[in-house]
Amino acid sequence: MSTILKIEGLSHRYSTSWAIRDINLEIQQTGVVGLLGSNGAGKSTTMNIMCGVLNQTEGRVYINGIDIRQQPELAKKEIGFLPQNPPLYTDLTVDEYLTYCAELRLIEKHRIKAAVNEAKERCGIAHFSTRLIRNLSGGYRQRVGIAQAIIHKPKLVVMDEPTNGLDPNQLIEARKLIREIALDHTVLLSSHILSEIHLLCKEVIMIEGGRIIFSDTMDAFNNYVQPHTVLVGMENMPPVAELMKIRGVSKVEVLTEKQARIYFDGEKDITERIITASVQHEWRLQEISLDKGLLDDIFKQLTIQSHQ
Ligand SMILES: Nc1ncnc2c1ncn2[C@@H]1O[C@H](COP(=O)(O)OP(=O)(O)OP(=O)(O)O)[C@@H](O)[C@H]1O
Repeated sequence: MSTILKIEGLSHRYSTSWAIRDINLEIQQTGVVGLLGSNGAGKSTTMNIMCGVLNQTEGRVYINGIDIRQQPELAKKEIGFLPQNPPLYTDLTVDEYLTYCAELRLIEKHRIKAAVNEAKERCGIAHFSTRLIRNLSGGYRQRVGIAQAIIHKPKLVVMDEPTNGLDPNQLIEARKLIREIALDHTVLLSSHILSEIHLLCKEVIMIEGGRIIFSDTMDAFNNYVQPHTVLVGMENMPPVAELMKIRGVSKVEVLTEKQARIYFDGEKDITERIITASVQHEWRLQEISLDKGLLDDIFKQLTIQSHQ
């Protein structure tokens, strides 16, 4: 497998504060890779630099072995970018816009029409060729954004929060399209939603406070992140004080009249003790499941682990 993206010692400072510090990573040519991080973690800054939109303060980015700062034209042939706010010209039709993008990508004149048609086909927007972009729904605008990112058939397609703001149906369609695109491009996408990354990615890179705190497969991520909360449903939900009496319980969050999230500290047989207490006090336990925890907690846990 060849390396499509390599980042060495990447740091960026906006005026006085550092947005990212000493990022090192390598992506092989395969499937969908997720860049997961909370708001302000440094995802967009990293992506903007790797796509040549922003010049870094320190470090190097190689796309398919080409330094994007040294040979931007050559490197950009291998990379397509869907920024957080896609640069759509809404007064153009889909065809006019994609033709313009193909010209910007320096596709040879005689190949432009075929490239536009192919990108439209792949993204399911061929029937909207003559529609003004401003008259498209959010989901279809997003498809036009993806079409411009793949029009020159780059090896790496970078998408900054591509599913943000879509309604549930558009979300399903967008995920399907991203999976299809990943069949013959490497896709790097960012999100602050863990479940989104779970659904789409084989590998995950986690960034927090401008630093990478985890980088491995999704399976390794699942093993690494220890469950530390339990979701319970009880017909006779006791007061919080009663649940707090169970050994190992550190906090109880009441979700509904009959549901609660129970936090615990490193206790292995916590579920057993909850079940025993429930039987003893006739709380009538109806559901219990280990929860991988909220994203904020996972960030905290990984940040601590990465500093150990
Ligand atoms: N143009 C800018 N000028 C000054 N600071 C900035 C600028 N852009 C981003 N930052 C800061 O850099 C840090 C990283 O921001 P970045 O946008 O890269 O994070 P992000 O993970 O993409 O977050 P979001 O999902 O909210 O876009 C944040 O603290 C942000 O406030």
